[in-house]
Amino acid sequence: MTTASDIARDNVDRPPRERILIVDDTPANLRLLKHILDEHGYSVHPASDGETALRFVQSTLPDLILLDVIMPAMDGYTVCDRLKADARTRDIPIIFISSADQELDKVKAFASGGVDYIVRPLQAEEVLARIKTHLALRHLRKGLEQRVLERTAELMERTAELLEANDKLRAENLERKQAEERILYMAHYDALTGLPNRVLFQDRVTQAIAQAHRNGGRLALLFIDLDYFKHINDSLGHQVGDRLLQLVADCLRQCLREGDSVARLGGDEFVVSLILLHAGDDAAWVAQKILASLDQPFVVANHELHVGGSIGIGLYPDDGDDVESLMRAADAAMYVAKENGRGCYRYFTPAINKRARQRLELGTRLRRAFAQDELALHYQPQVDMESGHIFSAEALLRWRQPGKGGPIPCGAFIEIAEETGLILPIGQWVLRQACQQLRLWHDAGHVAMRIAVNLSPRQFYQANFLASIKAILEETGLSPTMLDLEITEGVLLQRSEDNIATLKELGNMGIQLSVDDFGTGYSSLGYLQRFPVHALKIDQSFVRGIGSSPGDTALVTAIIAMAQSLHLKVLAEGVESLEQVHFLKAHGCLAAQGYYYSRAVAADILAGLLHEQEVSPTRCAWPGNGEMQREEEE
Ligand SMILES: Nc1nc2c(ncn2[C@@H]2O[C@@H]3COP(=O)(O)O[C@H]4[C@@H](O)[C@H](n5cnc6c(=O)[nH]c(N)nc65)O[C@@H]4COP(=O)(O)O[C@H]3[C@H]2O)c(=O)[nH]1
Repeated sequence: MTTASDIARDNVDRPPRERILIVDDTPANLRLLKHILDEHGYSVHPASDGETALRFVQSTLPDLILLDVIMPAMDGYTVCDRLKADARTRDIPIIFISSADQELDKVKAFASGGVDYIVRPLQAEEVLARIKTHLALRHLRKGLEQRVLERTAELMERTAELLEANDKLRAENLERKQAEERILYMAHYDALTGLPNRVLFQDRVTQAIAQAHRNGGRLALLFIDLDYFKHINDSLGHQVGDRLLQLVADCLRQCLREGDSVARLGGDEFVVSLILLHAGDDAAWVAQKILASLDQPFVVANHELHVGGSIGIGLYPDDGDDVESLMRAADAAMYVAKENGRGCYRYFTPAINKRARQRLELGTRLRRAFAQDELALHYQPQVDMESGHIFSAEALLRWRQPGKGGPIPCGAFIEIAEETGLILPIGQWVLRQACQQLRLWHDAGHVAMRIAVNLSPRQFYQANFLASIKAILEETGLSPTMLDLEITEGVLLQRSEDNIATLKELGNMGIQLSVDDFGTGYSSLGYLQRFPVHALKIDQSFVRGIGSSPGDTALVTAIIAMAQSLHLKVLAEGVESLEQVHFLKAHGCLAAQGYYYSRAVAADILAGLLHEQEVSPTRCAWPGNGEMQREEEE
């Protein structure tokens, strides 16, 4: 049995001052209970009726309520109902108190939310024990609720983290999938036109060939090259060129049937594969249709552009039984179409095959020739027409094939050098060789002599281009002002930042820049003013027409006038007659080169001419002296 001292000791352990509300209409009962509870350290709040109790809980929340069942105004059940109906007081444990002679409706007491009941006469130990139990239970319940709350919050936090991680994972997955799709797309499609690229095209054609092989079917490959794309791209810039290629791609798509494919191989080259339903003539019909569409003007940025095309056709199984050989055949046939005046198509033939092989061989032989030192430079004098004096020479590439007569002029192989990329090492060699030669002429006393070197656009776009020119000038100890680089209009028209910077740097170094073949390209005043160009070289095709072609004559006059107004030097190329000399001089062009003066000659011959000029400056060594027929010789 619990003694009063046990209870007192328990009280020491208990957290102090738990609040107990006693509701009883009998003052003696209130006093007794208050006395018992006060003694045990509770903070006791008596209320003599239900209303008072309900008011009290609005301001102070008790930890437990002892509630008399029978009270005059509002009985204990009603008070209990009201307390349970309020969320703030719902959890307060309520112990009903009733007298033994009163009828306690236990079911109603528990149903209304009471946790226990005590029957009078009260025993202090019982009251205290029940209070202690229910306070402890409440304490436990609150602790549990708190833990549940904490755990729920933690769970929600974890769930949110998990959801976030899931979302992130899903987004990453999506991003990876999109990146994979992009990479896959880029690996198979041309970014500019959206057409399949070479890889996808080859794959498709390989499948088509396999199918044709099984069914005994036929295929055609059409290699399409745009005739004037390069010119348009050079003249009007990349943006216009790119848009034009997109329009061409659309146009080609529209020319095809379902099942046929078109791809862009790069640059202005497209290829089409056709499943031939009937004879090989199907291909000719489609080629004509494509040529007709390409002949229509394309409108880009207010320019009406005529691009035209040349087509080569290779057939399966006649011209090859795999993609590579069919592509080679169509490519070779396309070259012939171009040579035959463009705007037409050609089927692959054995003769074309022979020519293609010859070109391939020429590339191989040129590579070998370069390695075996068979390339040489000849120098064509550039002459002041007033004095007849040579002031400079243009270095022109020649190929000396052992045992095959005179050197081959570079017109016969420069295109192959460009196509194969050999022009890069060759161009570098030309630059060094020409500068070394000028050094020798300077050392021999011809100190005012200059040198002109042709540059391929491909050299110009090389990353180390400027550095290599500087290195060569340093090696040879030449002043940059003695070097004249001949560039094409295309280089000036590609107005990329890099290009402009390179041109300006060359100008700053003191190198003279001449625009070669002037008049055949865009010939705009605008770019001439914008770049550090020093001289124009009138293309020989116009010089040839002086006197005979009014158009050419007018053009030459206009170019000279334009150069004068821009304070540019002007030099006429391909001067072959005295009549041309007179005309040019009369119109203010005083510099020339051409067969009238001399062909390109070996360095020692030019040295002889310079020497003659040195010893008898008044004697003009030109045609009057029968020198015009001077052949190119070593
Ligand atoms: N009918 C006629 N022709 C004349 C006359 N005077 C000179 N020629 C020829 O016309 C071409 C002039 O050179 P280009 O316009 O710079 O045209 C050059 C130039 O663009 C390019 N080329 C020559 N050497 C090099 C080089 O070292 N590097 C690069 N990138 N291109 C070069 O090859 C083109 C052709 O060179 P070549 O065959 O040497 O042909 C030379 C020259 O032999 C003439 O009075 N009448």
